[in-house]
Amino acid sequence: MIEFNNVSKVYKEVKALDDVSFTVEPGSVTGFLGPNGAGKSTAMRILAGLSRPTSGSATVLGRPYGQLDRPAYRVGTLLDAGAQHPGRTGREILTLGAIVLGLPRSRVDDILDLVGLTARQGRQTVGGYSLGMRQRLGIGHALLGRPEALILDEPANGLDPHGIQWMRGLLRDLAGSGCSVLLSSHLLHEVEQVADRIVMIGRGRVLAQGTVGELSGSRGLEQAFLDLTANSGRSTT
Ligand SMILES: Nc1ncnc2c1ncn2[C@@H]1O[C@H](COP(=O)(O)OP(=O)(O)OP(=O)(O)O)[C@@H](O)[C@H]1O
Repeated sequence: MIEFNNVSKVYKEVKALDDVSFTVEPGSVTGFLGPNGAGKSTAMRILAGLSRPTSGSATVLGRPYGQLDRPAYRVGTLLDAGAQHPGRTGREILTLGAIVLGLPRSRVDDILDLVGLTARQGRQTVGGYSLGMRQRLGIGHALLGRPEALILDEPANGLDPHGIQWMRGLLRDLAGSGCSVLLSSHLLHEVEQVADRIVMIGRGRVLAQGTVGELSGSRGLEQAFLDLTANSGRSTT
């Protein structure tokens, strides 16, 4: 279970999150949608213990991330696929993660296989990876410890159609085994296909939440998004 309870986050001049509340049930995928600057990454960073809310609380598996026992086994995160060191190989990054978690090296091969990176790609440095390959590696890293909850910030960015189809199957399988999945994306068609529920935010506020069917109705998710967020873009000037 993932829970946001009245979470607000204020930076100096910006209210990035304003009284955000929603839950992600075990065994389900929730699509987290909103225009650029809506507050999605801020919310996910708070959930992953990388930033503190100004007020309210965000919990994963019943506790704030920072209070979980052995969190890397229980919560998988992919917040920035570009964050890995470009001079390390994919295999080295997964091996380091496996060592930290006390997992056998065989887990690295299993994960490379799971995310569709070949042995040769595993030996390449990440600096030479395409964005889609980095996403696959990042998803693999998040899955090393067989987590019960997954926090994925735009994991489908850069994936080709095969990759997107693969990720859809993977997330549905994980949800099928009881995982709570929170997924942000701008790929509305993709979210429509993979998510059970949608939370839509704009300018830090929850604009709507419900099942995909409830939000889309007959107009489809893209039109629902455009209607609901019509006045919710943040000024970039
Ligand atoms: N460290 C920070 N300091 C000041 N303002 C910040 C900081 N991080 C985010 N913000 C602001 O908070 C708001 C929400 O940003 P956030 O990155 O959470 O949006 P987002 O929904 O993830 O956007 P995108 O879809 O473009 O990734 C924006 O106005 C952003 O400028």
